Amino acid sequence: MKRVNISPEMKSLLISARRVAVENDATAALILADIPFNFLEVRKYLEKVRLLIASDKEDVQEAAREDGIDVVPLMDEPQTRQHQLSQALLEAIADDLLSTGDQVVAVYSVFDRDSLDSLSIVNLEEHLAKLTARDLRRLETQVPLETLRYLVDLAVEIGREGRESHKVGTLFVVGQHRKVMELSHEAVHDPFKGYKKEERLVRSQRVRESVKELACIDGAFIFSADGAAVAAGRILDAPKVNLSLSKGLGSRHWAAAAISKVTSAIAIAVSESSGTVRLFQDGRVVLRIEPMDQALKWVDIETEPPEA
Ligand SMILES: Nc1ncnc2c1ncn2[C@@H]1O[C@H](COP(=O)(O)OP(=O)(O)OP(=O)(O)O)[C@@H](O)[C@H]1O
Repeated sequence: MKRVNISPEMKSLLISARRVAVENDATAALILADIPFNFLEVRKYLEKVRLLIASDKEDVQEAAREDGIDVVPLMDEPQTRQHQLSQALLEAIADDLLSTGDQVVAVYSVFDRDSLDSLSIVNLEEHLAKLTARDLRRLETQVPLETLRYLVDLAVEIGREGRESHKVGTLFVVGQHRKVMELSHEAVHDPFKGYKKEERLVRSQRVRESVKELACIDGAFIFSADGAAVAAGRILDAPKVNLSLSKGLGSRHWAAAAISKVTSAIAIAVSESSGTVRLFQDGRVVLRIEPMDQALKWVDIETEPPEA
């Protein structure tokens, strides 16, 4: 396959990337590439620093694989370079190429897709916490951020800790609860039945403890957008049409995708096998959180880097 040679400017950027990586104990240099560069030459300038290539272009992925370099395939083209970088980092963690505590040097282009012109050093732990807060804010149009935060934190805790050292998976569906109730049926007797709304709010520690206790029962929890548990143990019957999910995801995740497709609800699935939490909106995974050692820090972002 034909390769694009490294310009003198790119060479000096890559040599700088190596120095930044070494001085900051970075685990790897991740390059976002839009075209098939001469990756062997890239690796030469990075010397011993591990190289990862992230791209949504098949020819670029193929070129990197041919050169024996780890590839992070990206799904579709997000609007900004920053989103693409975030996606690449999350995918790399999910594929066990990076861990949540790593520092990574990212090399990408902001001004010219045929080149590499920018360098960032990213602390993944801080970045992931910020990313989560920011991404949840994007979903806020359907469900208030406060409700999402409680439920996502709870889901992450369930995925990480399980119950009495047993792995636990579960499913939360939040928003448009009347329609969600109509599109589901009872699997087990509803444990929330008969309680007043004030006693079912997820912002109450007692309710969160109950949800954790009940997480191992079959079926989904349904929450209203304002954060009240409406029911638990519901089997979702939404039709699984026009959906495409990653291989390996089973019936819980298909049910989550389906309900988020036919309603404006957001579904939050915790995988029993991996502890991974996935948020579904409009039939698609919009956020994935891998089980982390540290609790999420809900930091607010004041500034945004320039858009590509
Ligand atoms: N339609 C549904 N509505 C609600 N819950 C469901 C539905 N389908 C499956 N589940 C729940 O998901 C559980 C696990 O199913 P399955 O193993 O096929 O899911 P999965 O997507 O592979 O998830 P995991 O990664 O947790 O194994 C079931 O025991 C059930 O509680």
